[in-house]
Amino acid sequence: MLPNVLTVAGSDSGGGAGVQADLKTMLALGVHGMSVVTAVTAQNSLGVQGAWELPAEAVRAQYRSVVDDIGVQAVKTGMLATAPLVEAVAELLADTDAPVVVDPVGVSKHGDPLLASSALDSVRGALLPVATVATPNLDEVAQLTGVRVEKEDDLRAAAGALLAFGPRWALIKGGHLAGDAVDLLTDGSEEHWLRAPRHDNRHTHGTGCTLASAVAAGLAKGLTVPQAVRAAKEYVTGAIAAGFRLGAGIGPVDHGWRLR
Ligand SMILES: Nc1ncnc2c1ncn2[C@@H]1O[C@H](COP(=O)(O)OP(=O)(O)OP(=O)(O)O)[C@@H](O)[C@H]1O
Ligand SMILES: Cc1ncc(CO)c(N)n1
Repeated sequence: MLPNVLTVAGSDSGGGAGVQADLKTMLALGVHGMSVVTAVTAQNSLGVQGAWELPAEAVRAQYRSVVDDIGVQAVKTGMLATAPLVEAVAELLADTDAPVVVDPVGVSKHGDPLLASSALDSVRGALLPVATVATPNLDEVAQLTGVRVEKEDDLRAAAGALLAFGPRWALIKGGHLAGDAVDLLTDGSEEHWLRAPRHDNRHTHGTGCTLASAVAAGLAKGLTVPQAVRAAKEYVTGAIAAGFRLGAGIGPVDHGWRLR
């Protein structure tokens, strides 16, 4: 039987990020992907043209439908848009035994807001405490903790500040630094540095969603957190190397690179 993995995230009409990226990643990594849609974005390679969140009731109902009948072996969260949705999702996840990967999505690659600033306190106080792994990029960790990362060494301080909010593991993504693409995974005692060559490819839409979903897929298959993160890093690095032009702006990573 395939492990079941659930994404709780926003829809990206362009297919490169959000729920669409998550489900493609899950297919590519051999798990059964399911979705709780939190918001719908009108989005393409040029940016986000509009965003509409669902009522918390609709999010809760989708979650119950999936969990009560089908069951989940891992959950990933992405765009949650507003404080009421963050609170509703955190409350649902507080009750699950499945590992939870929280990608605290703040803004899109083009700088469009995907989370209300009024929701940051709920992310800190309700969502991060239920995370098995939290995977912020540098902007997100700065917003959540106040720690600005300018060089690789600063990743340690950012991770420490994030862990203070309660996730079991912090995976700080240094993808926006110059040089190699270096991420730090730590639980406060173990440190795992993940290093990959930077691909000089502008078509990187969806990297963060893809990495977090791949971590969830690995956890659902029974890997440990460090094993799942290493496997996910390899997968996303290959997907970035194969990223392709789509539309006039930033194209998506290639979720199917391993299947070809
Ligand atoms: N040009 C690149 N070459 C290789 N790896 C990269 C590159 N850019 C990012 N990465 C890696 O991709 C993963 C995702 O990191 P990134 O910082 O891009 O996430 P993100 O900003 O949340 O993505 P997005 O919001 O666009 O979905 C990390 O493992 C990072 O190191
Ligand atoms: C719906 C959605 N979720 C996440 C991201 C992060 O890149 C995005 N651009 N769109």
